[in-house]
Amino acid sequence: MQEKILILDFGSQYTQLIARRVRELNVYCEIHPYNHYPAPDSSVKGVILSGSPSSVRDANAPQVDLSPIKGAFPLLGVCYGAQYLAQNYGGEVKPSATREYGRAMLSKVEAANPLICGLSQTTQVWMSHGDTIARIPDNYRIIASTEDVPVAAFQIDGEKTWGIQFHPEVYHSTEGSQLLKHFVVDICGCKQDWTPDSFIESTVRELQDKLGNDKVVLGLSGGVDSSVAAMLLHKAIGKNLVCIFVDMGLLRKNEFEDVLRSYESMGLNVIGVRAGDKFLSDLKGVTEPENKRKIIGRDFIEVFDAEAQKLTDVKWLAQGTIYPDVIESVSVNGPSATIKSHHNVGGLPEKMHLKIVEPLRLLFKDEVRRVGRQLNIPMEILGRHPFPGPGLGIRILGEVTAEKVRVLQEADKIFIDNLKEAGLYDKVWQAGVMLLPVQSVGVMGDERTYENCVALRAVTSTDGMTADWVHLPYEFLAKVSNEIINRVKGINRVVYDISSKPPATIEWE
Ligand SMILES: Nc1ncnc2c1ncn2[C@@H]1O[C@H](COP(=O)(O)OP(=O)(O)OP(=O)(O)O)[C@@H](O)[C@H]1O
Ligand SMILES: O=c1[nH]c(=O)c2[nH+]cn([C@@H]3O[C@H](COP(=O)(O)O)[C@@H](O)[C@H]3O)c2[nH]1
Ligand SMILES: NC(=O)CC[C@H](N)C(=O)O
Ligand SMILES: [Mg+2]
Repeated sequence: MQEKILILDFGSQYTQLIARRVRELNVYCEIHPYNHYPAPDSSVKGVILSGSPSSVRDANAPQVDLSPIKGAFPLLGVCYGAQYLAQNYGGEVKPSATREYGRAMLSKVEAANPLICGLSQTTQVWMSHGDTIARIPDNYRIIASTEDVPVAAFQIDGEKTWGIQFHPEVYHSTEGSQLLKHFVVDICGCKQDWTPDSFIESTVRELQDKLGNDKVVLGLSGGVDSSVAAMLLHKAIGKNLVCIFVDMGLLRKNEFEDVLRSYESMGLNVIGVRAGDKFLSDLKGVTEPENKRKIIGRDFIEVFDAEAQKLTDVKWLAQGTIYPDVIESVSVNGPSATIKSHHNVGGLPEKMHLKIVEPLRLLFKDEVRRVGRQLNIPMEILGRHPFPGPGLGIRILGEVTAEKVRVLQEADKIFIDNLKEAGLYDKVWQAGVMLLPVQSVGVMGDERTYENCVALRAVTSTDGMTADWVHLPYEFLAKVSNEIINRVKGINRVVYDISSKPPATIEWE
């Protein structure tokens, strides 16, 4: 049985970060909403309570029944979790005189305590709270303090239960990972055996048990998730995996051929379907971004389904769902507002009457990449920038035509090739070119031109939720602009997008 740490989520923006820090220690963990957690069995080695935007003093503050956990399993409360452990067992939480956000220096009071023994005597931690623990119950001991927060860390006497007011999971808590290691390894006794190799081995075994001799169909996009899912399935069931890669006519220049070739060299059984004409004709005259997305999504499902119908005896549809998608769908905060209909090419399950298999549903993106490396997937696939499902269709503002696709593909290729040549591609999280529905006057060879404008976009990000524009060198931008204007017929002006997300988004539609 896979040993694990349970993380009970009270809605903190940092809950996923706690999980990632624990996983980085090669310890498996799962996030569950505080009000629906599974009864802990012997595979559970310890429990972490997350922070929360709520205050324990609110009448409707999240309440959790800790009776199956507290005293029976090692327990660590972070921020709200710590305040909850103080408030509900005889202590008192009050609003802080000054709200505390950011850096603070933690000093050890009980230096030998197993939670903090390896940390420096004073160490930088990150705070984010408006409440403070004013009084702890009689059987609690303070083990560390900051200047403003006397109860920065405590332990309950005779119990493996701790609370900490700061956030060990964030980067700015310099010895935060060390503290988490003390908890999950020294205190909970986790063996640190959750590695890409062990994941591959156990997943391949599970897939073989589950699928037997059944046939599985999977959509390959050229992206990281579907490629890694395909290689895992390929390792498990070989030729019983059939992959379909659809060319919607909206991919980057030469991408369909290049990616298909990589897949074939990886030994995958791939069917490439060219369906660009259908997409372009259905997009004719359509300018509204959400309509464009809906049409592309609908056409994708039709094309994929028609191709899959040609295969006989398929029982399963494989998907590259990853852990953040799973957490999002069970989150205590509920689904968030729709800014854009993402994953619009992911609507296959409703349409196809197949059982679903999702070999990556427990992994974070960086873990998917590590597994991919271990499976020898080429870096040209693993290191590829994210690319939106609707492709260049949402980078051509307004109506999509074959000619605009061609123009954008040329400009995009120049930008991406230059990023690679300058050694900037891997430093940028995502880059692309937007073709604007704007014409402007120019002069070329003494003649007046009246042509299109493109915007270059390059951002840094970790998950696409927030992003900042990249400070690309002026010389680099000059070279790209020059090449695009000189070589791509139909473009006479290049601008660089210097908007962060929020308030802008990464794609323009
Ligand atoms: N052109 C395509 N041909 C076949 N399948 C596709 C194509 N584009 C997307 N898919 C399928 O739809 C799924 C969802 O696509 P989407 O791009 O929204 O997800 P993703 O999280 O970016 O995954 P990936 O990294 O695999 O692209 C993909 O994982 C893949 O299975
Ligand atoms: O699979 C996808 N299907 C989509 O419909 C889609 N729209 C945007 N994106 C990608 O998501 C990230 C955030 O994009 P935005 O800031 O534009 O919302 C960026 O990485 C975008 O490229 C998509 N990915
Ligand atoms: N980060 C947190 O868990 C904050 C807890 C609580 N909302 C406070 O402000 O103190
Ligand atoms: Mg994708």
